[in-house]
Amino acid sequence: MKNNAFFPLFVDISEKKIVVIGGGAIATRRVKTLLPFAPQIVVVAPEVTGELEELENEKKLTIFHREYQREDIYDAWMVLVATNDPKLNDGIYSVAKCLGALVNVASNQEKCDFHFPGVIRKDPYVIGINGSGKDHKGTAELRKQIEAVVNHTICIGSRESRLAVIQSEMLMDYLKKECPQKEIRLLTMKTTGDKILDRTLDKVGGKGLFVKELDKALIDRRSDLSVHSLKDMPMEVPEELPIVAFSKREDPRDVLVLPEGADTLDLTKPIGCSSQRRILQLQKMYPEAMFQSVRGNVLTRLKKLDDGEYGGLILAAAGLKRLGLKNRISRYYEPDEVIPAAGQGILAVQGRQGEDYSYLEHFSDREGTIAALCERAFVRYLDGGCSSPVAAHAVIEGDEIFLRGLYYQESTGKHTIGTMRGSLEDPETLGVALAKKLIREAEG
Ligand SMILES: NCc1[nH]cc(CCC(=O)O)c1CC(=O)O
Repeated sequence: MKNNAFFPLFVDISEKKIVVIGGGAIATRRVKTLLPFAPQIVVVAPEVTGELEELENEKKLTIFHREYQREDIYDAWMVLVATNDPKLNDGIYSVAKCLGALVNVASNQEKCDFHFPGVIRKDPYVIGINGSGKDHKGTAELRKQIEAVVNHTICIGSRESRLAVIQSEMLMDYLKKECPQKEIRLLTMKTTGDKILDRTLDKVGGKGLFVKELDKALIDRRSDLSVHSLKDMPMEVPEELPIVAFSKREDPRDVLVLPEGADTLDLTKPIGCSSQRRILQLQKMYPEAMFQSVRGNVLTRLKKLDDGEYGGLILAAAGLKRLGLKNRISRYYEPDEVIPAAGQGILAVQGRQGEDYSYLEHFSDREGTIAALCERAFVRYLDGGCSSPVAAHAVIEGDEIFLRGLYYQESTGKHTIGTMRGSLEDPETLGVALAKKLIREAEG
């Protein structure tokens, strides 16, 4: 008497020989379930389905297009019997038992060493489901329910700061509308860049510090997408974690914020600003000013400002607007006064290579994408991804891109600024062309 429930076992079948007798619908389904686990499959059947033939053409399995012979299973580790001849099935079962192979006869639950499970995969998880040979309808229903749970959520990884969360919520709001059948979740985490607050970023390793932990969550499949301020992203992103969408751009300008209640910039106190890019450009505007580094997230910096440590603070308009703090802005610096950081105001959505992110199609913004590619190509060419004070700002004007860039030459401490126009079709070529031109000018 057989036990009424079978034990689930997760077995490495990658080098095992599995012989399938029969080439119909059941055989096909089982072969397709097994193939992703990379066994050696041999199908024996005078006639097989088109799908099996296709798999044979792709060299994913071997087919013997003929009747079964007992030699076929002599070196089989597992035998799956699925012909529509019950007597033949029973005969194959007896031989397989004698040979000591694992055997399953699809049409006869009594003649099975194991049940063939329904398989649900969500890497790295493998879920096998089995109705103990009884309730097929119930098993199919349960399988659907499990699949819905497994594929039900889209999880967004984000830094913990208020601004990062607001930015992630912008994507979540979109996803809730675009994919109403899915549950949209947020996974927040502290990054190394958030933990180290006593040194300027340039000294502790630059932009990568804000993305490492988020990358790890994506790789480990604890999240499905990461939302970043594009300007905080390194120029080279790992191949397995590509940027899958650029958002519509928020105001790209840098701005001045004064302490609560003040209406002029008090230059007897330092201007709070950690970015070499901003300092380099603002020195021209405020030759008598002192600049002092200020770290921490936007709200922390504003607190320091209001506590009287600084005469003013330079921040990105985009962050303040998203935080609902537009009213704190005292002055906007136009891009021809202070060239913004590459990507400033644009959100980058990062995903895992090989996954289907077609649901981001309407989040992705054409102008944002063109500007992002152009500005980042400029900075990448100048190798200024980490800490050197490069700046780039691209806008679409008619059927052209207008790019403004700043190149800083480490060796001489000199910088050059220039502009160039290029085709909408090829934003990266324009970025590289302006970078080359500015290098030539710096050298000539
Ligand atoms: N380095 C921090 C950071 N990263 C992105 C933004 C603002 C939002 C954006 O540029 O998209 C800010 C704050 C700031 O520079 O004031």
